[in-house]
Amino acid sequence: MRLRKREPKENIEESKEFVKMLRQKLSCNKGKMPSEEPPYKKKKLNSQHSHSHASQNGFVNNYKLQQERRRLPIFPAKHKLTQQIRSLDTAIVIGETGSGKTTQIPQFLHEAGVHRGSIIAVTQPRRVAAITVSQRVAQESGTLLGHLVGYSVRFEDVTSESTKIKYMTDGMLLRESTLDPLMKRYSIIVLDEAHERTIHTDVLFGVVKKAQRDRKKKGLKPLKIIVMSATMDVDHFSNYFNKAPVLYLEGRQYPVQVFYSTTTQSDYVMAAVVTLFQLHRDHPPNQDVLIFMTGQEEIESTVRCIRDISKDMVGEGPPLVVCPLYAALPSHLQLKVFNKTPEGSRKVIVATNIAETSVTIHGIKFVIDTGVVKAKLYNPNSGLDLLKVVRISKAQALQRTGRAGRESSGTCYRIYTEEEFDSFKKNTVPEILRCNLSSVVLQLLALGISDIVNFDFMDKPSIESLIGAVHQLHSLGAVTKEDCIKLTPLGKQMVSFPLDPRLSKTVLIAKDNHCLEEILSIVSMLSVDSVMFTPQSKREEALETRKKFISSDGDHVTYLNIYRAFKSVRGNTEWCHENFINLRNMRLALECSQEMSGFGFFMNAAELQKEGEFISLSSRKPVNIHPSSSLFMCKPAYVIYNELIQTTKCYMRDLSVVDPEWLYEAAPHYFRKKKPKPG
Ligand SMILES: Nc1ncnc2c1ncn2[C@@H]1O[C@H](COP(=O)(O)OP(=O)(O)OP(=O)(O)O)[C@@H](O)[C@H]1O
Repeated sequence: MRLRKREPKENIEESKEFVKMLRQKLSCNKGKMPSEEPPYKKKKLNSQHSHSHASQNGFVNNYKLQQERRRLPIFPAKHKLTQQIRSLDTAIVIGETGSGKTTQIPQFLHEAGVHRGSIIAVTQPRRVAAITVSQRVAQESGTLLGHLVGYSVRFEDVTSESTKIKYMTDGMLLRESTLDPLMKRYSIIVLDEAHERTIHTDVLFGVVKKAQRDRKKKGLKPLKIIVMSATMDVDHFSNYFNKAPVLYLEGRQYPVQVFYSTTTQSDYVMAAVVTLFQLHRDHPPNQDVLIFMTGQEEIESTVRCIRDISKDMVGEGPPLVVCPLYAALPSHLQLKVFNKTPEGSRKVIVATNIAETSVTIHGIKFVIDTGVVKAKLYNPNSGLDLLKVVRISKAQALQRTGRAGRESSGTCYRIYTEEEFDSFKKNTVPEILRCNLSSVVLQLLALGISDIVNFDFMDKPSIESLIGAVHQLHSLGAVTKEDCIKLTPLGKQMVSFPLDPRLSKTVLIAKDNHCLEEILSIVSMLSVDSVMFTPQSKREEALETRKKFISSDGDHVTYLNIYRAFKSVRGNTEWCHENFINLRNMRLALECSQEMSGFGFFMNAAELQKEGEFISLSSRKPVNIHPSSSLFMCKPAYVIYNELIQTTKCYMRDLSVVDPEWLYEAAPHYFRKKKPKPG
């Protein structure tokens, strides 16, 4: 589980300065198209199909949808593809973004009866993709969502007895597999967007391969595996899946022109905003723009900046509707970006890589790709996960470009030079090679796989990372390391939580420490997307209103205060509205707390040094309090934190003040070695 922090950094002065610079820059470039002069140069034109797109006006017009389906590049291959997949145990399918893999292949297989009455599972790396794609496929099949076609993501299961095509996050399927390692409910498992190589997808590769083999051995119904992507190292995948045949789909749906920056951009945010306004001045309304940025704070400040500038540009282009899109945004606001643009305006979506794969956003004609992403990196020596802004891979760049050609031809502006692009890695480094593996190891042990080192990983993580994960689980009391690595009774309990093992342990020992209610409340608040809602227009008012919840003990107690206040008013909608609290996420937190029943964060502790700096107790490296924390201006002697992120400095997020005695009590074996110096 990834924990996130919520409030965007307040940086008004910086933002004003930025707007000023931008205005100057824009006034120099007035009237010039990015494509007409530097900083962009045209690269390539992918031209194949060209036809107009039927408007749906919010109605499900099945005739039009069927026409659209028929025009997809995959459609002519329907019969052949279905026959090939029918005859294979495993197939690797590769086809351009937008060719129709995700939406059509499961329908083809269902229509032809290849699923033999059982369920076809289609995994997606992100929940927003699982939800929106299933909505689309339900529409196309003329059924209500949750009937023939449904989805399952954490805390939301929209399926029924009659569901035969089930879109789900890879994490959900992995969790199901711990209860049923043979995955008997499914006849076909489609692992979509395989190039993303999320940690869950990588573990699933091994788990579904094993399920397929074991079902064959036991004489059970066969399990068909389909691995799909637009961009992947096909040989590597084919070899891993016992030399599975690769099926190539021809054709891209709409052409997308790609422009590169002619010079290296030192400030990609500035370059993206300048590009946006240049486009905006010269293009008609209803041609929308999708900008890729790295994270919530950057997105929120960019959104503010675009809104500020647009106020000064009345009359120079259509009105702008600017929407942020990132994982911590409440789901209903995430889904809002998929709505049609109001007539005569232009929608600008500033998104993280959650908009990168599978999704189709109505109206997007232009993509501005900054070429960067926030990725999790793990240092096995320090045992720490860091979130760091890194260059995307070529595969990711291609996916981003593809978002501009979903409904008609489009254009992608890359805020980097062609030479820089050439230096990008071909494929994304699998998450499993760069993340803390304690959850993975716990899950594999729960599946009865104790020989972790020899597990059939497509790309084996380093022995150090695996050993590091086992050590961490051992420190948490989840495993024994005698003859072989085995789950302890506590470890077995930990598996049942959809949480990071440190949080699971926290919950499990809370009871003995007589603080179960408090811990469950805090953990559930940390497990859902942001519960604080800060509309741009009422930012000051929202922060002022929520001040009453802030605790000098830190963010965890602040969450507890909100949780208790919410419960005391029995989840009153009006109360949430008045206090700028997100009702839906609060309800999810309540559900989460009900679903679950000591402090595992002892490893995430930091100590204040004489010089006024903090150092992490596990790595002995300098760390800083994140500006978004309520403890930002304080200097407590010891703190614990949920997450470290590396931007300009290494920041701790979601902090609480802690008494060092509690750290020794929680994990004496751990702190014996690294006893903090007193004073
Ligand atoms: N939610 C949606 N609303 C409107 N059109 C959609 C939607 N989802 C898909 N489409 C249309 O169907 C086409 C095919 O989408 P699909 O996701 O099946 O392609 P894909 O080959 O899997 O692409 P990718 O690799 O990018 O996921 C899109 O280009 C778009 O025109």
